[in-house]
Amino acid sequence: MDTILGAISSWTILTTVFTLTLLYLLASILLTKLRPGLRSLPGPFLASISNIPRVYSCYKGHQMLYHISLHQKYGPFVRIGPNHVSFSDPSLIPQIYSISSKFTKSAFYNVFDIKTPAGPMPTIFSVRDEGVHKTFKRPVAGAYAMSALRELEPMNDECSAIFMEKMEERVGRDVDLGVWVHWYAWDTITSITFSNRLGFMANERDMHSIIAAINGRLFYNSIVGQVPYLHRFLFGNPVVAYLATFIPSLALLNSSRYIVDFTAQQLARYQNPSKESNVPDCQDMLSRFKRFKDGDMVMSDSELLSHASGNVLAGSDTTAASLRSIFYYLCRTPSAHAALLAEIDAADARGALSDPITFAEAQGLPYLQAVIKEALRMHPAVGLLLERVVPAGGFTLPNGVHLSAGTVIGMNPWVAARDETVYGSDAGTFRPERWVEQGEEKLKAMERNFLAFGSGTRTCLGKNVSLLEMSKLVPQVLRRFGFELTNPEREWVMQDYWFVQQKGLICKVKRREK
Ligand code: HEM
Repeated sequence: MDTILGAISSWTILTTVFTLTLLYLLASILLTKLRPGLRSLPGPFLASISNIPRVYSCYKGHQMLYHISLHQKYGPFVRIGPNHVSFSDPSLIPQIYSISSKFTKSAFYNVFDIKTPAGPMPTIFSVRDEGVHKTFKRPVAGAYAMSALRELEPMNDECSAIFMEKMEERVGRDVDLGVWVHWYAWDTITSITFSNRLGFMANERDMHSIIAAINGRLFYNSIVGQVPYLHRFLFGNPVVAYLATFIPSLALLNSSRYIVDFTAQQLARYQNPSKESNVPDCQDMLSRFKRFKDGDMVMSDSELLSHASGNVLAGSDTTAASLRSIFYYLCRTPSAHAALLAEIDAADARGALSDPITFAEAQGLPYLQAVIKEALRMHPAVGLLLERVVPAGGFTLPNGVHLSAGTVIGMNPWVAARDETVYGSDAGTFRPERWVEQGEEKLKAMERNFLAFGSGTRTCLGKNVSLLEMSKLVPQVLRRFGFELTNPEREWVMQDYWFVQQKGLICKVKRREK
């Protein structure tokens, strides 16, 4: 009898616990679903109660396409997560991203903090506090200014010359142009930052496996960044991070420390040049970062490391993805290719282009600039939401829905780029002419929607550096070489892990006969 009673009471306890847990789960799902403001926004049901769709679309590497499809289905404001809103309405861009806006970066960016010997530290890109961001930016902003770029040109020219030599060796053969421009971008960013070209192109390989390390980390960052509170239980936890070093596949995802160590080695070499090393007396970016002002230190060693790591992380994959896009769309659009060649040849014929082409000369080629802009519009290098947090007091959307403070809202540069109300019904087509034929008003609207470099207060700091790299390389290469897709029937493969990288840009190299 006692045993039966015991069994019953255990059973009762079990079912009670189960029922209460179920009720708790149902209640929290309901509360999440019915969050004030957010409950009025359309979107997939699962997204309104869980982060699963955000994590899954990110894991699959196609979140930019997912966001485009959501806006096509649900309109300008979509609830994409329990606390997340994606918008496509252009009128919100200045309100959310402008310098005067009170919206700050979301916790997504925390996963991009770097690990320095002094502990985790934000970079100028990941820092969320706008006050701290200002102090970070002050001593380095000058190094990224247009006026500072002239002195970076010789370093860039050396890299272009190697790229040209390598293409010359491959005339008549197939090359993976996507890989070559990646190596070019790496050699250039390490040259102009540390005066140390690492030799990706010369050695024809991923030096120090740094590209693989960054790919691994971006895979982790973009997925865990969808649920950033998990970071502290994963690689944000020192014990887990340490244990992961023993498992090669995990170590690759946890490569933040490796990337920082790599940068630290470059800095050490730079600061203590050996007799053999050739750190020249030139105006690279590090030499322009202001470490002291009026005798006072304005930038610590850790901050210097953070800025240098930021350049390496932000300035290579982005430029590579953009260069791929330029060459890919030129290969796919013979009319644009011909128009660009005509512009370059005409400028050449009237002696307006040096060898190598200077940045100033390249800026005087309007069709080239339109091609670059259009390629970046068709394929923005960043393909996740540029997330911002709604400030105290909340924010009312144009449709009257009030979002409370703490809601995360943002726009995906891919969504902005495909907006037919801004770019016209051919928004999905590569047509550089759109940037030269529009009136002032229309152009202004197109510029506002152009989020390839971000927008407002946190716009890309290296924009001019990358424009220099692309503006000089593309006409220099096209003067001498033609590229033809080896398998035009085959599409390239895109993978969106924060940066949207492309694979499969295989081209036959031809020497141009003039
Ligand atoms: C075509 C090439 C590039 C593209 C498309 C690009 C894109 C972007 C975007 C979209 C952002 C803003 C992200 C956000 O709001 O969350 C950004 C920020 C940033 N980029 Fe770039 N980038 C490029 C090249 C570079 C280069 C070459 C450098 C360094 C030399 C660089 C350094 C930075 C930095 C430091 C930030 C953070 C700025 C801040 O928060 O104040 N980028 N970039």
